[in-house]
Amino acid sequence: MAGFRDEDKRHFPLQDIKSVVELFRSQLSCSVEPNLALLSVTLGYIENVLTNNRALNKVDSGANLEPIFPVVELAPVEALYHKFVCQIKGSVDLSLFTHGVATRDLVKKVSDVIWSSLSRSYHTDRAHLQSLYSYLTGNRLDCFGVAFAVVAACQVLGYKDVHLALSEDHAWVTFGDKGAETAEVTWHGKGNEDKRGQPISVGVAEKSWLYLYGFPVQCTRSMEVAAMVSAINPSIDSHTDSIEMASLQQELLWLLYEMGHLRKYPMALGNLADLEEIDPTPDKPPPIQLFHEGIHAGKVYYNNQHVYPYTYLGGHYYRRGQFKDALHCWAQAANVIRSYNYNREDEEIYKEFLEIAHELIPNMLKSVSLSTLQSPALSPASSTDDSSEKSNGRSTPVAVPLSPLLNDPECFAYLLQLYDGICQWEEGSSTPVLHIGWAKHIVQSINSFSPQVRSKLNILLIGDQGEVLKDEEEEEEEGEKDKDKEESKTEEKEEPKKGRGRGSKGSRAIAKGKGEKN
Ligand SMILES: FC(F)c1nnc(N2CCN(c3ncnc4sc(CC(F)(F)F)cc34)CC2)s1
Repeated sequence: MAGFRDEDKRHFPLQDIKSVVELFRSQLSCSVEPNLALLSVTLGYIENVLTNNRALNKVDSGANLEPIFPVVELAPVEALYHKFVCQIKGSVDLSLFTHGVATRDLVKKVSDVIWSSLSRSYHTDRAHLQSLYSYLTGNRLDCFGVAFAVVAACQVLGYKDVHLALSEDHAWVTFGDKGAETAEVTWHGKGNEDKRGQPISVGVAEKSWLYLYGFPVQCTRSMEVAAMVSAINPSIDSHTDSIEMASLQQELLWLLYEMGHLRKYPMALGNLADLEEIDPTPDKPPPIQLFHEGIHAGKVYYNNQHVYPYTYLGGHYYRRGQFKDALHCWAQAANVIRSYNYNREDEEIYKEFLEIAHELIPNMLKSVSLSTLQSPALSPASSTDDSSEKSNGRSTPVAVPLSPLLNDPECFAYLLQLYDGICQWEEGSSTPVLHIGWAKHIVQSINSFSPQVRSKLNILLIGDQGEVLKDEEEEEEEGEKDKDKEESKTEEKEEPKKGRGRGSKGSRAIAKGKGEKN
């Protein structure tokens, strides 16, 4: 595995975002596959400079604040790369392994080399532990970083078949003919024994969300570049992001998008959409389209088993106050999770649904009730009709109409679908999902809707092909109803509108640590 080629070297020293984008473009365009170790060291180096709040990233030259994008010389990057190559080639005696495709022993050996060189004890859920720069300068990696390092190391050893496999909260590798073999190479979560070296099959069989029913993102080399770019963490501290680092991530994601490398990567599309929501790039597709592409990819390539594509867009709608669309998205997210059994290692998605049910929906219901109370028609000063004053000298309470949302049977139906999906998720699971706190929120949310809406609910059965299933008795009943009542029935739409999103937070770091490294 050679280092930088001449056409890569000419981009150095990197002076600005554009030069980094051009380096990635040349690495992604040429016939030889992109060099994961070189690119990861480069990104980690820049992230380290831009997010270390040791030195402020700006020099206050009076008039304007000059952001300092680091000048990245070729020498330090290549030195770190060669350190990685020497360590990996020095630890793996290739004469013991067949050429051609990798074996389970080889993958386990490489995972052991990375694992044993990590420092004994560090907080693995800290930021900036995802790149080979962190590994080579600090011997520290988070769980995603270990899996990525194993793939980068196998690339250095010349194995083109070892690739990164990504679920929504875990990473492992595929290898062998047609990438048919799988192996754990890193840990997951807190307090779980790592299963390094084992195939993934058990996890899939347990129907746990963590393994996505056998529909993980299977990366190509270019998608592994997309994963390292998605893993960029621009945060300087819990309140501040480096604008330059976020902008570099955004421009690299656009490069990968335009080259077609995000087509099968819903979370990277969601990451880019989140960044675009914060700081839109002129003449680019809007966030809403990117979120939709993520959901479409989930349906086309992953049997619609991914949840995040839906919670990404629901959160986007929520932040824009489009609450009905948000509810619809979260109902569809629950429609995905219902097919899984809850497992102790599925905590991340549990927290996602908990935030939706216990924070976002209560906030939403509160805000629509408040806005109704404050609506001009109701405030006494502006009210034209003061009949209540005249009639009895005392103001009689004006009946407060419920907001359209709370009078909308479709919204009520979405709320029920959300909770029904979570309940079905729990059914047949080894670990309970719901507790009394959930019941409190379910009752509170349902009670927020008007009694009329709750009586109007008419649940139509939709078959797997999207056809409406109705039995005769219901047909007759329906006939009766139609005759004497024009009210619209709530119907479950055949093809529910796409889209979901995350809660109120912006984009989130790619990996969750596990607390103390044991
Ligand atoms: F749907 C919304 F709630 C979300 N908002 N941000 C979300 N993230 C942000 C970024 N993220 C990711 N973004 C790109 N690729 C990956 S691969 C992966 C699993 C693991 F870290 F490799 F173990 C996580 C992840 C994790 C999920 S979900």
